[in-house]
Amino acid sequence: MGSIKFLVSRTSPKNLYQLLQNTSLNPSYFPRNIHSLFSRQFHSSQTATFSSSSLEPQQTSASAPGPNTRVPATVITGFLGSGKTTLLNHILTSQHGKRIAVIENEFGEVDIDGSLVASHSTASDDIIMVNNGCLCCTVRGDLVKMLLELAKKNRDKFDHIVIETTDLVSEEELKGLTMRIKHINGMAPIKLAKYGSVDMDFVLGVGGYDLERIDSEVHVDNSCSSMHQHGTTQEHHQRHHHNHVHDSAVSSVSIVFEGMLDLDEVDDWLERLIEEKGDDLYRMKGVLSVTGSDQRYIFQGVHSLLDGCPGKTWGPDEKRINKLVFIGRNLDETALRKGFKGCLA
Ligand SMILES: Nc1nc2c(ncn2[C@@H]2O[C@H](COP(=O)(O)OP(=O)(O)OP(=O)(O)O)[C@@H](O)[C@H]2O)c(=O)[nH]1
Repeated sequence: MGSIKFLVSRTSPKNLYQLLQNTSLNPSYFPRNIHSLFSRQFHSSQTATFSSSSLEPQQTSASAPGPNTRVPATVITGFLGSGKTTLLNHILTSQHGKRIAVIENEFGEVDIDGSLVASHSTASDDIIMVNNGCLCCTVRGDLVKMLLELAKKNRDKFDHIVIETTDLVSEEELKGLTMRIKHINGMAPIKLAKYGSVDMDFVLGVGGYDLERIDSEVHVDNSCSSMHQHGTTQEHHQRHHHNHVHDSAVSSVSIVFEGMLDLDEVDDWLERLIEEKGDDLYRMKGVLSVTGSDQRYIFQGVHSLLDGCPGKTWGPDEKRINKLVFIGRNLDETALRKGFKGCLA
């Protein structure tokens, strides 16, 4: 389980819109928290991967589109809290001269990552919020299906793996982990990183799924037997096949509440929570409005690790709305809401 970020570079809002339309990604199927960021520069890259006029690989070479209509895409995936947003922010703030649109899927009803990414991007970026849900279960478009299928079927050939948070483990552990990954996927280049600091060349424009280059190697199975089959809602439930398991005890609780919080109370509450429920709490994150500060307070929790820092300043007329998301097993929503309210100043 984990959230996924799709980076679609070298596109314009218009191109992306056309791309999504062409791939039958009807906006009504969009996950609620998907957002797209468009930065200003337009970069001509050689790592064209998908044609905006057709995402079927067998048609791509036949209807060879002009270079300007081709859109390279990068999928960032990893376990909850593994550092995807941190890497994404590193990409968005690096001087690579590319235009990047971000499609983001979040597990949880409230968009926290959107706020975190937005707070790092420039004021001129356009942020488009659309619907939410588990991306793989709610989006019926070929784009996402295609990206996931390619990522799944060819991961041994084309992945680039970033091992994040390397500062929190010993050299021995790191060596052991690298060996294990190499055992699973001996061909994927691996980079070690702290706070997403990897070379842009390693994550962008690598041409890993360049369909022209790998045409002979890639076979996309259109039967979707291992992926999802979608039809009517009823059919959807009857025929739904997963390539992953949804643990029904795992859920998310989202709290959205206007008001000011006492930061000391929040600290105590979260620490208590970790002490009592640490094993079941996979991920916590939030954007908080705290007394005595005109800045947002960003908190992040991954299992028993808790971190917090001041973020973007609240606007003069902005409603100071707290947003928190908890993801874990057997979450007690009533208790979480009560705990939160106990921190209100
Ligand atoms: N110590 C340390 N912390 C890191 C590093 N990279 C990211 N973090 C922290 O780990 C926490 C989670 O990072 P995110 O980038 O939000 O993780 P994510 O994979 O996007 O999380 P989800 O989308 O919720 O699955 C944040 O508090 C980050 O600041 C790192 O290299 N070292």
